[in-house]
Amino acid sequence: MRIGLLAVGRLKAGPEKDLAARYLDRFAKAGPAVGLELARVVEINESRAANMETRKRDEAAQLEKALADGSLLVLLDERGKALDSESFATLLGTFRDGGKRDLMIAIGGADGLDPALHARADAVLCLGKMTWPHQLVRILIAEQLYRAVTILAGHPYHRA
Ligand SMILES: C[S@@+](CC[C@H](N)C(=O)[O-])C[C@H]1O[C@@H](n2cnc3c(N)ncnc32)[C@H](O)[C@@H]1O
Repeated sequence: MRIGLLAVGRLKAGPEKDLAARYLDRFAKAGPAVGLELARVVEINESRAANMETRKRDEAAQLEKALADGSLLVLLDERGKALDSESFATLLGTFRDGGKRDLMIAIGGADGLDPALHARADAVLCLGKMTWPHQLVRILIAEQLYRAVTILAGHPYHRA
C-alpha cells in the first residue's frame, strides 16, 4: 500500500523540513519490506479567503483533488482518536491487508480540516490533545510512520 501525506501549508527550508525528510526517507527505505511504500507529499497553499468556513472549504476542495481515486483517508486532528504506536502500526497493517492501493494522511492548516473531509475520512487520529503547529505535526507523523514500519517488521527501533 502506498502512503502519502497531504498538507495544508508548505514547509520552508530549515530544520523542520530536514527532520521530516529524514524520517520520511527512513520510512521510504524500510517500508517496502512490510508492504508499505512512501507515495507523495502534497502541499497545498492555505486559502486567503476572508471567511474561515470558506477557507476550510477551499482547502478541502484542493485536498480532495489531490486524493487518488478510492484512496483511504486518515485525518490528523487534536479531537481525533489517540492511538499508541503499536495500535497505529496495527491500523496501518489492517488497511494494507484490506487491499486498498492508497492511503493519504491529511494535516490541516491554521483553521483545521473541513467537516466535509471528516465525513469521508476512514479514521481521525490525534497526536495528543494539545494543538501542534502543522510543521511539527509533519515531523511527528513522519516519525510515527517510520516507527510503525519497524514495529511491523519486528525491528528493535521501537522499545515499548
Ligand atoms: C495549528 S493546527 C490547527 C488547529 C485548528 N485551530 C483546529 O481547530 O483544528 C494545524 C493542523 O495540525 C494538525 N494537528 C495539530 N495538533 C494536532 C494533534 N494534537 N493531533 C493531531 N493533529 C494535530 C491538524 O491536522 C491541524 O489541522
